[in-house]
Amino acid sequence: MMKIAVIGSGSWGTALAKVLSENKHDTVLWGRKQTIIDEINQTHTNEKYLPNVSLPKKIKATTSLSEAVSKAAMIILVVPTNAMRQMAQELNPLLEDQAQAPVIVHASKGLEMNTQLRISEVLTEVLNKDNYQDIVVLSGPSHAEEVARQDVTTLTAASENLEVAQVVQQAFMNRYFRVYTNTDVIGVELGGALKNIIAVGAGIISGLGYGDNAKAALITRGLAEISRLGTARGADPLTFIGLSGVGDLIVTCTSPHSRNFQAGTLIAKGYSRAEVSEKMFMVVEGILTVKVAYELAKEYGIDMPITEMLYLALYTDKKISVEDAIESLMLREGKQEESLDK
Ligand SMILES: NC(=O)C1=CN([C@@H]2O[C@H](COP(=O)(O)OP(=O)(O)OC[C@H]3O[C@@H](n4cnc5c(N)ncnc54)[C@H](O)[C@@H]3O)[C@@H](O)[C@H]2O)C=CC1
Ligand SMILES: O=C(CO)COP(=O)(O)O
Repeated sequence: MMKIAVIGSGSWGTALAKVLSENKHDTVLWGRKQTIIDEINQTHTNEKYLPNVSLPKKIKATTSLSEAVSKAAMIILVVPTNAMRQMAQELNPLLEDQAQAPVIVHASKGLEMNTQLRISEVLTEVLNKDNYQDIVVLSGPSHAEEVARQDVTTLTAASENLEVAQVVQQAFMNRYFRVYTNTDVIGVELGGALKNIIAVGAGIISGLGYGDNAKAALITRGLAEISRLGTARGADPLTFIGLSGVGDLIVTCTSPHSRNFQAGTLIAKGYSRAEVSEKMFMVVEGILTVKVAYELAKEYGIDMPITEMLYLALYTDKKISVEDAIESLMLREGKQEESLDK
């Protein structure tokens, strides 16, 4: 058993801290809002981010980053993607003083705006390599609400260093939380980030009243464009038929828990990007990732028609309606389906 710091007390950070504490690790949960930290310590709940869940009394919550990470063997970063760089900058000097270099894990899903970097690339850029062991990505189909009620969940821990991925696997594994390992960090991170775009699309078609055929089409053709961009960026294509690819795509496109799906249903009602962000107090990564993915697709010359339509609808003043976007996707030039030999 070891000391593990979870950085980010939103829904996913709180659910992961619960798993680790139930696995008897000495778990410290860091958050920036004093009221939420006090609630976790005093009533062992986090009603705003994880309602109706009793947390283990042993989880210690704090707003002090140095207290959270001091002597931690593992540090798990679970803040929104665009807060990750700043978080790493605050963390970096604190790692200098550690007697033993910790394993760094992140469990967030997105691509950094402006730099287009994956989260592990941001962490590598900011953190001093002498002061941590390796970076591991934890990803897969895992809604916090279901993990918190101990529903069976499977994830992937990915690192170029398999042994360190195995350390993370062992820390989390229990009867309801099964972790596989993977060495394809690029594929695991891109699968997790890009599926959020398709989930926004799934929310839109559901909100507009389209049926199951449309949803299956969106998921399947969404996976095709995720794989195209992913392989162009160096991912193993097989990763996209694993947990962090199609697994996460299915859960996010079909679950009412998904914030990306919920955001899509609001877009279908006519709300603008800004109005959706305001209405959803929790992070909706897909709305930001769609811009980064659109730019990457242009840069690499990759066909990503669903991403492009969502980008045009959300980010330009072309005033393309969702109905027009769907018609344009359906009526564009006929294509051949992908096959393994091309
Ligand atoms: N909720 C879920 O079921 C899952 C979420 N994720 C990913 O985990 C990441 C975090 O998501 P959630 O915990 O669900 O989000 P959330 O919206 O529930 O909570 C976000 C947390 O980050 C904090 N935060 C926001 N801006 C910050 C900043 N600048 N610096 C420090 N902290 C900041 C907020 O105060 C809040 O505690 C996202 O990338 C999400 O895609 C991954 C798997 C499951
Ligand atoms: O990544 C997730 C589940 O695996 C959570 O998705 P949402 O952010 O859409 O809720």
